[in-house]
Amino acid sequence: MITDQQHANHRKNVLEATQEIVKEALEKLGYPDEMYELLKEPLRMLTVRIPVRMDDGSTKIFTGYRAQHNDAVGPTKGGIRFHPNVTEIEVKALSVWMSLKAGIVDLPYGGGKGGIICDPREMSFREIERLSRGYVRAISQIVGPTKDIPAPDVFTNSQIMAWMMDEYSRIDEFNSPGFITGKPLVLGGSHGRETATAKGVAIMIREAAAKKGITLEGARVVVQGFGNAGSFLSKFMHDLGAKVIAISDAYGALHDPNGLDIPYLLDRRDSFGTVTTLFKNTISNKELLELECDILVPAAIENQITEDNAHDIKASIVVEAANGPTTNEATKILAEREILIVPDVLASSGGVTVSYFEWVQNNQGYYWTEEEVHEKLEKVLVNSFNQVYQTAQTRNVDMRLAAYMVGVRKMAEASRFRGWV
Ligand SMILES: NC(=O)C1=CN([C@@H]2O[C@H](COP(=O)(O)OP(=O)(O)OC[C@H]3O[C@@H](n4cnc5c(N)ncnc54)[C@H](O)[C@@H]3O)[C@@H](O)[C@H]2O)C=CC1
Ligand SMILES: O=C(O)CCC(=O)C(=O)O
Repeated sequence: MITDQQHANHRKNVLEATQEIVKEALEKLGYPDEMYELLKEPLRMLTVRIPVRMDDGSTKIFTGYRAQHNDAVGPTKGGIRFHPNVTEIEVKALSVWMSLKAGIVDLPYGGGKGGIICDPREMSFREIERLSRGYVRAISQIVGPTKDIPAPDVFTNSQIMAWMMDEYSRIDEFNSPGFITGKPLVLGGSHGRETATAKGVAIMIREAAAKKGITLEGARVVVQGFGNAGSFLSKFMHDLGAKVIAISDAYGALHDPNGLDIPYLLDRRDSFGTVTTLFKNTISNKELLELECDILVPAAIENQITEDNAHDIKASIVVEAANGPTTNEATKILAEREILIVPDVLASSGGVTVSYFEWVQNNQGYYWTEEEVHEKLEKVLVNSFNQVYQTAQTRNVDMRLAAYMVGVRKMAEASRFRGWV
């Protein structure tokens, strides 16, 4: 018998998996092979080694990455991840996904992404600050408000963005709020950025549910991950009258078929999105994914829905708040089973959209109200959902391929006009 681990060992890595769909999308759009050769990898990939003085006086050397996928449309943009499982391959794939997101929501950006191999849950506040500042010093030559604009991702937050902005402003000898987004409001952050990814996912759920004839009031929702994306999404679903019956974090999952007390859990989670450790009756992340429900939202890490469990998913709609939670093989299985997938590059694009709004506000020095941000976000995302959904219908392709076709077009056209291909 082949075990899940053996399957995982044979699985394409996340970059190969995304390249496969980029290739198919470009072929469907009629671009030559050279375009695929250009877009299959980031244009630039910087690996840095960051020495950090730890609180006990020792020095630890961390490895970090910054990938810039394609800057034909404009500066590259994308978050920075602090996680023990960060790899060069993962950061490259994440940068490709950022280009696709920017294309889908029509932002004047290409995709970038950064990551540091570390576990901030086991570091002190000051160690995290020194690591954040060290990373900015190490990548400072290739980033900047008109080159590459970072933002938060897994296990990074507005405090880390603030340290990074401060460090960059010292190097640049200029106050540079537009260097990074996801900042605290008092440092030029935007209203609505903290909840933007979740707000966007909630909009996608509403649109997808309407297509499937599902009423959100009373709908059973399962959310994997209780960090920035998962916890606020759970709150939005709870406020809309849906029943959030399960949530999880890196340590396990909580399940109550009658609906969890989301405001209580939100109040008790820590800054890394951990809450299940406070409870005894937990289930596993694997069990959570296979629960009977209407809407499943993976909002944690990659490769959660695979060919091993895709047949056991019981949801009618899967909305991917996380980047890369479903393998290509699993996407095919879910599509055959007529489960509607709203793919990551569409579903999680609310975050980068409000990051773009933040950058625009920083550039103009004039700030919008929360209502203005939400109104603009709503328009962009509904339009993007409809474009992808219609492409899937008219071209008879699954939602992921449709999203890639919409997402890759602007970048390919910009590369062609620039004479790169
Ligand atoms: N924060 C943002 O604006 C955006 C985030 N995303 C994606 O959403 C996903 C979650 O990101 P955030 O909520 O920002 O991160 P976060 O750091 O706020 O929370 C991460 C959550 O995932 C859980 N987690 C970590 N490792 C896990 C594992 N091995 N198994 C199960 N759960 C695990 C953590 O316990 C935590 O609950 C990621 O894929 C990220 O790339 C996508 C777009 C924007
Ligand atoms: O807000 C941003 O600029 C990027 C967010 C991000 O990293 C993502 O969408 O995966």
